[in-house]
Amino acid sequence: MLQSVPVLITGDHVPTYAHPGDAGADLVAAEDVVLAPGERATVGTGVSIALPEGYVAFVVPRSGLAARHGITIVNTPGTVDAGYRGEIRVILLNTDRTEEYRITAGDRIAQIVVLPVSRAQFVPVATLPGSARGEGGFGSTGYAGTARKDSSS
Ligand SMILES: O=c1ccn([C@H]2C[C@H](O)[C@@H](COP(=O)(O)OP(=O)(O)OP(=O)(O)O)O2)c(=O)[nH]1
Repeated sequence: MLQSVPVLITGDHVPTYAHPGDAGADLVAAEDVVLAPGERATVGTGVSIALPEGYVAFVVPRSGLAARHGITIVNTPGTVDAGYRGEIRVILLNTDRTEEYRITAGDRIAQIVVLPVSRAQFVPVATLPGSARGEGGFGSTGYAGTARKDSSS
């Protein structure tokens, strides 16, 4: 059973979930924009929200735009704080090397995912407790069928 969270919103284009069970609701552009190859632009959505305290909204790319046109979001996931009351804007990047991408107001350009978030209480200590992973990261487990090329170990 999906939990429903009330999110107050102003603006003309209320984000919509395309299917039951979708995690992201589509955000649309409030303006026309042309992105040349390699160009980025901060595109307004015309909407502002008030999340309940204890929630965050992430602005994330649409995979169809990414796969078909190379359109992504520079700062993905863009973080919308519960206290933010300004317009939600999307920092789009056209990664295609040759094709420009035209956005018309009303086009679906991104999706917004609303999630509960905890507030960390950072506790300074001299030494961290051990763990199975330890300090391994950045490919420390290697890749199937390939030897590690990292000379640091
Ligand atoms: O893709 C995004 C990311 C952020 N925001 C809005 C909501 C967020 O609450 C606010 C600030 O974002 P963030 O904290 O990422 O920006 P900052 O660069 O740290 O600026 P600030 O000093 O204003 O926090 O901008 C968007 O509209 N779209």
